[in-house]
This record gives sequence, structure tokens and C-alpha cells, in this order.
Amino acid sequence: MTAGGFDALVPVTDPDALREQEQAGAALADAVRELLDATVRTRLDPAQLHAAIPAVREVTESLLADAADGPRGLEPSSDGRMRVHGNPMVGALNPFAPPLRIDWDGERAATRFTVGAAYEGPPGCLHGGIAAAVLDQVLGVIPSSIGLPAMTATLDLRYRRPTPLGELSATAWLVERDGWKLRLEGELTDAEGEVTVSATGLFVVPRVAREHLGTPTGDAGEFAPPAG
Ligand SMILES: CCCCCCCCCCCCCC(=O)SCCNC(=O)CCNC(=O)[C@H](O)C(C)(C)COP(=O)(O)OP(=O)(O)OC[C@H]1O[C@@H](n2cnc3c(N)ncnc32)[C@H](O)[C@@H]1OP(=O)(O)O
Repeated sequence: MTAGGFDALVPVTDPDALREQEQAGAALADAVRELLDATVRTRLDPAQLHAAIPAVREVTESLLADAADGPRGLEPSSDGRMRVHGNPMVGALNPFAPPLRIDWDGERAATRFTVGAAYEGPPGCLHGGIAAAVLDQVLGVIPSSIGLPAMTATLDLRYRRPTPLGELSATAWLVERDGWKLRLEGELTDAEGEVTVSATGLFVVPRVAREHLGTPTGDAGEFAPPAG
């Protein structure tokens, strides 16, 4: 995807090779995620920290031997999947992503995930901006899942109580569809089942996407492609 638009579908010619590539990339991201966590939590002394840097730089150099010049973009692919490699919440190739694995059924989306030291804001608790990012993503999946790729126009959050680090879940649901605008709500819940943050969002299909999608009719799910 270029900024603001979709390119043609990315062809998937060899699904097995692609799966192998993606699994290897995700395994690397898992390992780097462990490194991220260890980097935040380590109490090694300054000499030991400096001693670790060359090995990390060596791996970075080896990965850059064959790398994209910029971000990996969003790839609607011919196998029907929308690949979001670098997304900081769900991107399988992004070690910063928790990562969220979101299930959805068109009107609801849900995820369970674990966050550790790299996501801390208040002591022992999730950073508020990360909570917002999680809810933005979980709400934002629903429009895409019904064929209306939409961007966040507004996101209102109510931080009800601190969110402890550890196992969390987030859910979102569609409240109303009005043409290209979708109103959604969602919640972040701690391991005890307490709602810690609630969200209301307005998602809008941007003009550039509308041109490809035709005329919206009726409620979510009823969607008329352009005639002819
Ligand atoms: C290319 C597709 C990308 C898809 C990505 C999917 C990834 C999924 C991942 C998701 C997770 C991550 C998610 C992210 O991180 S998304 C990243 C964060 N969001 C953005 O960067 C969005 C920036 N803003 C825009 O691109 C546009 O302004 C949007 C897309 C919002 C509207 O677009 P556009 O400018 O073309 O629309 P329009 O002017 O024709 O207005 C249309 C209608 O909408 C109404 N309106 C507009 N704005 C607002 C507002 N703020 N409050 C209330 N209403 C608003 C407007 O009044 C009108 O209503 P009506 O007069 O018809 O009644």
C-alpha cells in the first residue's frame, strides 16, 4: 500500500514458501521480543552492557544485508489475506507488537494477550498509550472484517482503573453503521475480569478507499458493490 491507497493485490504464487518465510520471520520477532524484554529488565553492570552491544549490532547488520528500504506496508494479497507485517499491535514481524491475535466474526472482535516490562507506564501497569493502541486496533479490525477498511476518526477512552501488566483481554463490537462511518465500542479487561479501559470510536472509510468500494447501503454486512 502506498500512503493513502491500495496498490494491486500482491500475488501469492507459492503459498508453502510464503508460509515458511512468514513462520521464520515470526520466530525471529519472538526472539527479538525476548531481547527487548531482557534489555528493559537486565541489571548487568555498565561493562557487561557495553560488552553485549557488538553481538546485537552484528545481528542487525546481518538482517540489513537484505531488507526493505522503508516500512513493509499493508499488503492485500491474492490469497484473501491482508498482510500487516510491521503493525505495532498485530504485525507478526514486529517484535514491539505484543503481538495481538484477534478473532472476529463481523460484529465483534476479541483478543487475549500478555504484556510485560516493555509496555510499563505507571509502576507494574500498562502504559495508557499502549492501552489506546490495543483498543484502536481491536476496534479497527471490525470495519476491515466486513470489507470496509476504515481509519480512526475519533477514539474516546475512559481509563477506569490502572491496568496491571500480565494477561489481558480486549473486546470490541459494532454499535452502528451509517454509510462510510462506523461507530464501535470496546473494553480492555484485566486477568480478574475487571474492565480497566473502555473505548468509543468512530471509524471512517477514507475517500480513496470509497472509490474502490462502491455505494454503502443499509446496516453492517449489507454491502452493495458498484453496479456493472
Ligand atoms: C486506505 C484504507 C486504509 C485502511 C486501513 C485499515 C487498517 C486497519 C487497522 C486499524 C487499526 C489502526 C487504526 C489506525 O491507526 S488509523 C490511523 C489513525 N487515523 C488517521 O490517521 C486518520 C486521519 N484522518 C483521515 O485520514 C480522514 O480524515 C478520515 C479517514 C478520518 C476521514 O476520511 P475523509 O477525510 O476522506 O472523509 P470525509 O471528509 O469525506 O468525511 C466522511 C464522513 O466522515 C465524517 N468525519 C470524518 N472525520 C471525522 C471526525 N474526526 N469526527 C467526526 N466525523 C468525521 C465526515 O463528517 C463525513 O460525514 P458525513 O458528512 O458523510 O455524514
